[in-house]
Amino acid sequence: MSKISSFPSLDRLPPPARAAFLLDFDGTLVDIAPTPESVVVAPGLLDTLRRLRDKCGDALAVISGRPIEQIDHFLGDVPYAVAGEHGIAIRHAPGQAIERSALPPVPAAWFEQADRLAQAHPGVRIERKKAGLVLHYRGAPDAGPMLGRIADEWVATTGGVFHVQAAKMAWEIRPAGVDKGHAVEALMQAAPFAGRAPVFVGDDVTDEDGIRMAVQLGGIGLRIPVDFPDPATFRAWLAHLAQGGNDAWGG
Ligand SMILES: O=P(O)(O)OC[C@H]1O[C@H](O[C@H]2O[C@H](CO)[C@@H](O)[C@H](O)[C@H]2O)[C@H](O)[C@@H](O)[C@@H]1O
Repeated sequence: MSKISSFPSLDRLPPPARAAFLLDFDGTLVDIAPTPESVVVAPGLLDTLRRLRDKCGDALAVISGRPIEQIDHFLGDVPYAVAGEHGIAIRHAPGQAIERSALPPVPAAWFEQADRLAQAHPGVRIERKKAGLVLHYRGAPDAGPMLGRIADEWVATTGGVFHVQAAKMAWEIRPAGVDKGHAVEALMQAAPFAGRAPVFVGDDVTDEDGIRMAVQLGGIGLRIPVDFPDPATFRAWLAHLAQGGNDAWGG
């Protein structure tokens, strides 16, 4: 199988024996959907990821803003490692316990107020995480600016303990101090990732921390829509890598 010449990023890709794949989930492996639960794992994706993991000596991880349990729900045991909640939770290997950074809990009053906001504004959805809270407005775009102002007011009372992250049609309230870059750094310290060049692929602002760390550790960062126009094209690229011989890779 020959190299896909329409993907210039392939030329910067380390060979399979040296690569570690660190992949974002929403907007990267799967298309953005109307709600967090309604994302669809495309036919063939799990098989592609399994083959790629095999090719890279197991060095394949998913690094998501979602809780690890949700990634398990969609991808099962296919990734070797999973980092969730933007790096706050990490499972380094299949079957291992999830390690969590010690961070302050979200004030209960925010959850209560957020639930009231969702009731008052049809289409607004609240996503609760162990160490965070997402105000989704994809179903009520007009409510976006109002929700952003409220989220800013809440975090302003915490003296920097929490911050508001602009996400895709959502405001995510997260504890400061841990990001996807920390997850990349932690995973790259141990087998099967250690000694390889990280290849981080993402689509969102929070992925920039992961990309920065991947580059700092001697790897590369690829971004949708800069390097691939959309998740479907990225999946096709992954499938090409997974199915092809070493000549499918650049470099
Ligand atoms: O780091 P990621 O894996 O990219 O996760 C980021 C957030 O993704 C989810 O929300 C986004 O995707 C939803 C499904 O496509 C979409 O409905 C929503 O509008 C997006 O904001 C997820 O719900 C969050 O928990 C993740 O942090």
